[in-house]
Amino acid sequence: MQPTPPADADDHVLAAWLAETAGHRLLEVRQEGLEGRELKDAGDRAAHELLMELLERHRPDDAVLSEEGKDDKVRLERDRVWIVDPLDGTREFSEPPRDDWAVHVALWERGELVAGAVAQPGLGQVFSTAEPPVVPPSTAERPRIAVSRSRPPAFTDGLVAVLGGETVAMGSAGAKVISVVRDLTDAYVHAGGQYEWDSAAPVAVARAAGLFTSRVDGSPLVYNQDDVYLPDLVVCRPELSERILAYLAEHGTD
Ligand SMILES: Nc1ncnc2c1ncn2[C@@H]1O[C@H](COP(=O)(O)O)[C@@H](OP(=O)(O)O)[C@H]1O
Ligand SMILES: [Mg+2]
Repeated sequence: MQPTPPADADDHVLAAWLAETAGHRLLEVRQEGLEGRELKDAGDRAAHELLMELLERHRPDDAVLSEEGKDDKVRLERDRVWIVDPLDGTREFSEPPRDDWAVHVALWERGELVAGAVAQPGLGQVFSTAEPPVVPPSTAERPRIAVSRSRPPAFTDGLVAVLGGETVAMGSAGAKVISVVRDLTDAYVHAGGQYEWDSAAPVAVARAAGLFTSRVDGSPLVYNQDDVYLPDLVVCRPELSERILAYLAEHGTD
């Protein structure tokens, strides 16, 4: 772990370094002997404070939207906004040795996600737009759909039945998107609630890796909005998008 980013770090490399550095901090917090709510709170706080300090030092002119910070609406007037989830999958973080939790760091610039990194410290891996991951050909005969471990949406049962597939439950939006990148699953479909920080960095990485991303109605995922509630998404192998969106258009997600 480098104590400072590479001298010539561009936004992609900086995003990856920030996610990795916060991930190391979270692994330290996990060793402090805390449990349950205390461990969750300590992790959220430590990763948030570190990311805020490092962004202030390395990108002082940019705005930041963090799950754990106050939403400073000055971001709506800025060209560049970092959208971070210091600890996504807080529940799973508090259940060692689970590794389905992540650090999300994305950069939004003038309407688009332009860089992103998802660290999975429990795996010792960082997935980022600095070196976009290559998605291997699917090893599944039946499509595997990643769903929330703690609140799996009811509509996915019908979807997997139509696709002839199966659900794979795990924590963290980042870990689920990355499970598609890693060929552990073929799609992640979610509805019913989420915020911009839950999906911004994973979606940036997924797009760089050539995956399909959209809202469940097929419209684009849009970031740095006044209201940061962004309750649903589809991330999948491109060849599955038509069938998934057609099912959702016909049956909805209620
Ligand atoms: N219905 C809902 N409303 C608000 N946030 C939700 C949600 N369902 C999932 N999320 C958020 O999305 C992330 C992944 O959830 P899950 O593991 O259930 O798939 C979690 O982020 P955090 O861990 O950062 O809070 C969780 O809070
Ligand atoms: Mg989150």
